[in-house]
Amino acid sequence: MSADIHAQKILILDFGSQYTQLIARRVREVGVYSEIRAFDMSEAEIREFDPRGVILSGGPESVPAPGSPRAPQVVFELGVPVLGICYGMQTMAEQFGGKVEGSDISEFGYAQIRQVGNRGLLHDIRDHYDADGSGLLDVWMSHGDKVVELPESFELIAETGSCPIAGMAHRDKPFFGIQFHPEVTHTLQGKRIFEHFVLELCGCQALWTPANIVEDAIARVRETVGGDKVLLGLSGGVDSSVVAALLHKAIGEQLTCVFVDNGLLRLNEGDQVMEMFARNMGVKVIRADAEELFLGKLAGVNDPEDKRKIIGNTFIDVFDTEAAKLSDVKWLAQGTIYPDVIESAGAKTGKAHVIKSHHNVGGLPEDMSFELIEPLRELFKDEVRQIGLELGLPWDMVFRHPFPGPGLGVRILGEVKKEYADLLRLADDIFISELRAAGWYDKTSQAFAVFLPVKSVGVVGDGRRYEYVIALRAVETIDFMTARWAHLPYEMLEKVSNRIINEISGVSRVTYDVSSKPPATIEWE
Ligand SMILES: Nc1ncnc2c1ncn2[C@@H]1O[C@H](COP(=O)(O)OP(=O)(O)OP(=O)(O)O)[C@@H](O)[C@H]1O
Ligand SMILES: O=c1[nH]c(=O)c2[nH+]cn([C@@H]3O[C@H](COP(=O)(O)O)[C@@H](O)[C@H]3O)c2[nH]1
Ligand SMILES: NC(=O)CC[C@H](N)C(=O)O
Ligand SMILES: [Mg+2]
Repeated sequence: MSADIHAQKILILDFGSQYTQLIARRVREVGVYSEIRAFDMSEAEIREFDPRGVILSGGPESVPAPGSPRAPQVVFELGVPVLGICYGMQTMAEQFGGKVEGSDISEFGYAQIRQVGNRGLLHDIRDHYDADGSGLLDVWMSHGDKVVELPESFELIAETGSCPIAGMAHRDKPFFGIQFHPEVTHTLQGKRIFEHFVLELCGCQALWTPANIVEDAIARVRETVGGDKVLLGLSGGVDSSVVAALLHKAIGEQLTCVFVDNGLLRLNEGDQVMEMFARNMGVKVIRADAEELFLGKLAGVNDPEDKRKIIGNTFIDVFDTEAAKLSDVKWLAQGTIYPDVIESAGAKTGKAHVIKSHHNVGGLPEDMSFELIEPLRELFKDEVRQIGLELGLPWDMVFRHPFPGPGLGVRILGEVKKEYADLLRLADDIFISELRAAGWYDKTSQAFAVFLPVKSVGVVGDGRRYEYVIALRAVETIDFMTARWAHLPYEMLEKVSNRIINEISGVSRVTYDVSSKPPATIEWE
């Protein structure tokens, strides 16, 4: 096997910023593996992690407030570079004897910083020059507090009119603090700043590439699984299809896939998935028809978290039943990816709030008879797509919109009924076909219809209609952690709305969801 791609890694200590995951993504884009952990990771764990560099994230707390979090002192004793971003810089300043003050005015958005000196982190990185030849950088800020006194051992590297200490560097050691956020794309030179930190200052090699990730994943799967049999929950979605390709390559005939028709799939989806796999992949796929089982268990259940847990558990029941039909299956494989883990707060960070329990993480039963194998558990969606292409999966499969495992179960608000699922399938199909016809499918990251179990009055052919409401949702996002509602053309929305109301008896009104994430989430439940 070639170089160990996990050997050189960056540790990101999370103080609770909304952007911590972006930091991890940026570091990986530069070609180096990174992991997010909670800021209060123990000294022993940090030493065992053995990072080549440490990044301290931003965070909502305030350094001058009593009891606010601090970086573990050990990170400054490892002999590796440390970069503090926003809160991370503020706590670093405080921990080295500088001073941080709160203020009533917060600075949020675009700012231009002026470089002071030309060494270290920002060396030769600039967007413009000012009249006296200093480098200027267009950056993005989001803070209220600021460092008002540098620690003695630090010197200034960046300033702005409103924030005189916008960047600092230790005089002798590779410790840096920046008040702005290099991880957001609004900071134009962000990528170069990370390259500088990770490759030059930390001395990492750029080994985290799709080809290496695939090679490493295959080797790890072979080592873990040995000669045992593996059952993969295959949905036909991007993640599990990539896992199928990966496992097929790694362990060939030891793999059997189970596709579960839970009654919460889209129109004709079951047949399409079976056909697609028969045609493209050469892997064994069993189809489990479990509509009645799922709908039976969901009857009378209204709470979204209860629904998710029931669906997660029922998936496992079905996998159990299918495994029992084969002999000695030891492993259950799933297409779990890093955001599933983080959003379900199953992450090692432990500091994130539970937003929703993804069925495949928080929804798993405790007494499961399988051991889990999740080869994509540390990858972001865009990395998963890259390795899908690397494995030779067709473009259409790799760039499909994601579809959540609980499916229409979280797109029918409240209690799930077959009648509702049937209406929603028709509406969703009209929306997606029109989106494709208008060339918008690939311009949006995810689009779907939602069933609202409320009735609204309409008039058709002089008659009164009192029927259900369908909401349409389409978003643009890169990481699915933040998203903007897609600005679809009115003409297209008009056509979709007319078709839904005219073609589906049972629906009298269509609305378009114009909420961003945050504060809304992508799915309605
Ligand atoms: N209908 C299904 N049958 C079998 N397994 C499923 C089904 N739906 C989801 N799963 C399992 O749950 C995992 C998580 O689902 P998720 O929707 O996040 O991933 P995906 O369907 O593989 O990809 P995508 O995010 O593109 O939809 C899947 O990777 C798969 O292992
Ligand atoms: O497999 C999944 N199981 C789940 O339980 C689940 N919940 C949300 N999603 C998908 O995750 C992305 C972010 O969704 P939210 O903004 O709704 O949290 C979106 O792409 C959602 O479709 C899920 N996927
Ligand atoms: N984005 C941040 O890290 C903010 C840090 C701190 N909460 C402040 O307001 O300055
Ligand atoms: Mg899916």
